[in-house]
Amino acid sequence: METDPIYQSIMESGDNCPDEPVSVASEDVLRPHHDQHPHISGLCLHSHVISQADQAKLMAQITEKNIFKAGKQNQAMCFGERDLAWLLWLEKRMWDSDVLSEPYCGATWTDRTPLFDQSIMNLYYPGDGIKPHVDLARFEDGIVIISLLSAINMDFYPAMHPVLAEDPLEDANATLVSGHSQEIDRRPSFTIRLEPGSVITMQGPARYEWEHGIQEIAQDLVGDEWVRRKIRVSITLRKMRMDAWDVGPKVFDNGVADRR
Ligand SMILES: O=C(O)CCC(=O)C(=O)O
Ligand SMILES: [Fe+2]
Repeated sequence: METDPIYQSIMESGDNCPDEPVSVASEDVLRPHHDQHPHISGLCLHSHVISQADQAKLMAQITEKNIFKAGKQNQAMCFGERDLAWLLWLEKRMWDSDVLSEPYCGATWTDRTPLFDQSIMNLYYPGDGIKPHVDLARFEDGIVIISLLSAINMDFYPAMHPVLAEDPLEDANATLVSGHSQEIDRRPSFTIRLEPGSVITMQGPARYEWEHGIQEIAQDLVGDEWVRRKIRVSITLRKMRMDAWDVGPKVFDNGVADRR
């Protein structure tokens, strides 16, 4: 366990008690702040949603479940409420801090039940990224990304192939990368800094008409300074379209996957 880089990163992240369940005790000291993007409709950055101590506790659970196979696997998927039980705390935290409230998120999707039934966890070492993409049509509108452990820049590009809410589901043999656009050099239109403990919500145009991605670089430009990346973990929460459950287990193979 001591050689697991994720575990070490938790240990270095300040006072934390990995043996205790996630608590909401630190809520009082947090002052959530909500910034609606001025140019990307439906994109909102919510800062100071999850305290450092609670991030450490969440990470301790991720480590305990060995979700990233001791850091050898950089992506893991969970489906259904059974796997997501321990993520319910996150949903409550987001409600309590107004992340899911109007005007940041629309009741058109926040009143659905369950709110989320699929999660993807991504592990980034310095230099790792994720190609610009629109999340696949198999997911409903209303997508949430939670950032843990360290900050990273996320870029936004007008979608080369926008997705429509009513688009047919992808081919049964499609892989997760099918939503990614071709590899050509494009300059992002906008970049936002995702601090640890922050959440972004994407709905409407932000979810369907914009690609989001993280460049494969070891340092990010922040103002006019280059800042070295550290280990980062993200949790993406989504809900599958009803018709997506019918296409068979091949596409929705539970367990771990790899972004590389
Ligand atoms: O890691 C992130 O912040 C982005 C993850 C993402 O875009 C995805 O899982 O579709
Ligand atoms: Fe995505």
